Amino acid sequence: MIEFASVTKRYPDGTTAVEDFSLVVPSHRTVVLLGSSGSGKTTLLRMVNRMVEPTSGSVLIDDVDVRTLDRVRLRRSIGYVLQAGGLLPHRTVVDNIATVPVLDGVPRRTARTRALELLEKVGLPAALAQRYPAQLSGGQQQRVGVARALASDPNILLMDEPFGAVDPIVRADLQAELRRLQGELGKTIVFVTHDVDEAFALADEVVILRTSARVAQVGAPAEILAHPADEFVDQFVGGGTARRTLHLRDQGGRTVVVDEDGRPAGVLAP
Ligand SMILES: Nc1ncnc2c1ncn2[C@@H]1O[C@H](COP(=O)(O)OP(=O)(O)OP(=O)(O)O)[C@@H](O)[C@H]1O
Repeated sequence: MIEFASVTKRYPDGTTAVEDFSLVVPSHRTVVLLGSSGSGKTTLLRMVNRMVEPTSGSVLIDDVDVRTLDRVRLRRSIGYVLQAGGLLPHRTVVDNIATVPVLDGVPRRTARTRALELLEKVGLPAALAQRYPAQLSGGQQQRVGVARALASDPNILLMDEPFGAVDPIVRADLQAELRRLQGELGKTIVFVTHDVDEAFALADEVVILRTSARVAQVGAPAEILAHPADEFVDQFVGGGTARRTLHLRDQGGRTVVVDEDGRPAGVLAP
């Protein structure tokens, strides 16, 4: 469990990135922080592994204040996936994945064997193990990024717009893969995005943020869609709920689901 207890972050230039934010992220759940650019999502995420220290308030992991934990050990014990992949360009895929376990004292050979297993787990062929990051597609790099974050078998995964730089089809693939992995692994995931569809696709719980990480609404995707807390949330999740309001239409004996403009969104299961 991760708890943000009244955290505020003011950067030295006076920017209040986060103002009095409180949230409990239950263990084994995926919580998505959803907000526009600059709403403070990355700042919140980085408070968990102490890349950013709050100006006031605290972050607790399983009731322990992260400030009391050794920063390097804390960072290595938490998986972190970034938009740019964050892979080391001069190391092969297998060595990128094995980096943290080796730093933690796992013998290189053991770490490499485990890295190969992880490659398979994230849906990549073992043949890619000896390539360098630049020799992979963007989607493959992100998968390696996920494998690397899982390498030390952390309880917590922090994911900062990890699929932001790939095309929509690859992005949907990566989301599906993450859902499958999460079903298997049950990590505690905090996932940052500004993409509403991505948030709804992945989250057990979505936290919609205004500027300075002020919470507009917290809830399961269906709750938020059905009962947006206010106009801000309604606009944010749907551009007015109208965009997401679907209708049923008979199409030669099958029921087709159409959007507000009559465009087909899918077919109702018989
Ligand atoms: N090191 C810093 N110094 C000063 N201001 C900062 C710093 N880092 C972030 N900020 C500011 O804090 C606010 C929140 O930034 P943050 O990166 O947390 O937002 P975000 O929601 O993750 O944005 P994005 O989606 O664009 O990454 C922004 O106004 C940003 O300009």
